[in-house]
Amino acid sequence: MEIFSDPSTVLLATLIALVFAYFNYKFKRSSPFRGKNLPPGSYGLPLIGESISFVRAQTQNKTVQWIQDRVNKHGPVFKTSILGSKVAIVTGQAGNRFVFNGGDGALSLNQPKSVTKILGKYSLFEITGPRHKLIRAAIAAFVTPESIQRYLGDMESVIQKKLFKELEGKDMVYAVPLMKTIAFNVICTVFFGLPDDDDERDELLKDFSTTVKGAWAVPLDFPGTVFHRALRARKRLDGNGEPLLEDEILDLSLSLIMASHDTVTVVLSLFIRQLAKDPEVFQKVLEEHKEVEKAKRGREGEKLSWHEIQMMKYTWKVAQELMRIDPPVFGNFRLAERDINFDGYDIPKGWQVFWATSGTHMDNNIFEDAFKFDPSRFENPTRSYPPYTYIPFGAGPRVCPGADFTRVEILLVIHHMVTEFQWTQMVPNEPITRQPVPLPAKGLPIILQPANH
Ligand code: HEM
Repeated sequence: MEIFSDPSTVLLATLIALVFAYFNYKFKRSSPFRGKNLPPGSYGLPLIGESISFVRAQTQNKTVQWIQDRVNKHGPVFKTSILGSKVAIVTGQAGNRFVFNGGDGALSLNQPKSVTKILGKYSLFEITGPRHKLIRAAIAAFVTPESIQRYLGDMESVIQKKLFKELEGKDMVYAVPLMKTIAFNVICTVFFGLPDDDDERDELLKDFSTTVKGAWAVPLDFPGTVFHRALRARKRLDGNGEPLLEDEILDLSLSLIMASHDTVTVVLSLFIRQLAKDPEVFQKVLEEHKEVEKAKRGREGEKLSWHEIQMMKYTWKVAQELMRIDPPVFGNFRLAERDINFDGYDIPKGWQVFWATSGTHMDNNIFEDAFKFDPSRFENPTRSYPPYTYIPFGAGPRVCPGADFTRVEILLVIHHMVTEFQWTQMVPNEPITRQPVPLPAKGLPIILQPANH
């Protein structure tokens, strides 16, 4: 190399190396983590850490790759710094088991500062101990199969009404906002009993959507950033400084809406997309729903029964497979309340710990040919997957209580879509983007016709 033959360049390079070595030594000596066996990995840039590359990977739906690159380099446990916090990312079945069970009592669900700022300190994802138990039990009781049967008819009515209103006379529609509106209205009616005022609900939905987008954005608060817009939208939901709602109720409602409607929107949108591009799956789903219609003969115009919902088994397997490959919740944070050790690595008090679906969902040793879309992998009742490997709803004491609710809502919407309409995608190969949930980047425009099957 030519440049190293110049003595002044060699001197300069040596000086720079010495200065770096000195600061590195000083930093290590004064580091609060001195003597600890921290997980391998890099914190990235000062202040923002690896937030930009993490958020960019999410936007391009490459978070699986982002994690896998680091797993390949450092192993299943590695450190980084994202969204304003130092984070240990823990992947794989053993890691999932450790995190979901609270890391020997040391992990709480507290979120990084940016998420807490948006969702509030009383959000479902912050509260712990007896308060969490109480509120979790109240929500869970409302979404058991027995409870769902009581409002099944109301759920179907909202879905039918919204589908009819949004699709009547249209030959083209954006499926993502349509599914969002449906999921949001189901929640407004069933959970909150809000008056059936379309304009007011539309305004609310706009502010909720902006707020939720900010929760996992780079936490830079100045005009123009997603985070800034989210804080303003949250303020509007709070009534511009004159609280319409007590802080605790607002935080809880916001986090419940976030937990329940964005996630369902994802599965519904990806389902509509899958049916548009996969005739084989479409045919199998359609046949199942024709059987349901046959069972309903003589009761046309009435609501679907609980028994008829249970007939939609293949449809649910398609949803399960969609959630394996593109899980609405890619992973989530915990907070180390004290120093802990996992797999030989020290995770210091105050660090976030992040679990990630992709560590097991996309592992060929667990899910054969993991990148292939194949709902039949869930069909074989003798081949169940090991615990803590299929985790779209999480696991352990904080597992999602909304899985049955989700299943019923998805089955109802897909039933009405496939029996009443047929559609084609306007943007073939439309990419998926995560903000923070995975959705078709252009809103999934579809050309729609009444069903002729
Ligand atoms: C496709 C739909 C859904 C998916 C993929 C999903 C996923 C998840 C996941 C992964 C967690 C656990 C987070 C963690 O442990 O870090 C969770 C928690 C939660 N989910 Fe869901 N969810 C869905 C729908 C719903 C619905 C419809 C409800 C409404 C009842 C709901 C309510 C909740 C609540 C209240 C929690 C917090 C539980 C706790 O901390 O004790 N979710 N969800």
